[in-house]
Amino acid sequence: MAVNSVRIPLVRLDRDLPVPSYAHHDDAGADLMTTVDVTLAPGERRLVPTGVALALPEGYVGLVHPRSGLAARHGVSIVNAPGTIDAGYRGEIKVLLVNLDAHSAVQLNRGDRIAQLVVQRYERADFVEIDTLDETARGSGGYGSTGGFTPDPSDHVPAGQAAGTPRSAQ
Ligand SMILES: O=c1ccn([C@H]2C[C@H](O)[C@@H](COP(=O)(O)OP(=O)(O)OP(=O)(O)O)O2)c(=O)[nH]1
Ligand SMILES: [Mg+2]
Repeated sequence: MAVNSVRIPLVRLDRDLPVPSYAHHDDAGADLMTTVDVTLAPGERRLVPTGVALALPEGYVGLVHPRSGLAARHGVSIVNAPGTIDAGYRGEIKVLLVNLDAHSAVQLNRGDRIAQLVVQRYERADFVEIDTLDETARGSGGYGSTGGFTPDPSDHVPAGQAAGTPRSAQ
């Protein structure tokens, strides 16, 4: 079944870079590029400009997702992944990149694809306060509950302190 498309007005703030595009016709994310050269040391983050601004229609949101290739090859991710581009935002889309590699710096050059923009429809919540919620099979279970794990409040690790022995994934 064909995917619907929605017309989104876009301004290129940097006319020497192409309009973001989808690598394949059925990709969910359109690749965003950096307009600047950036070097990220291990652990370093940087707000990186993409040279594009949008006018998303009301009822749509842009989500800025990391690219798995950059993540796998260099440990590069996005601090606030996925970044939220509000429909009313008219400024330049920027990407808060972080180098999560513990040892190697990464060099990104102007024009490199650094993130992908997924445009989605969203619903606005009309929050209605009540006293008690209905019962469900899951209830308040989470954080690995389906693997038999119960979170321990003492798991909290104050910022800046090393975590303890790693546990296996559930
Ligand atoms: O990765 C991102 C995230 C956000 N934005 C822009 C578009 C978005 O509409 C605006 C505000 O983002 P958000 O609501 O996430 O930030 P905030 O910290 O809540 O700031 P504000 O008080 O401006 O909403 O910043 C980006 O360009 N890139
Ligand atoms: Mg906000």
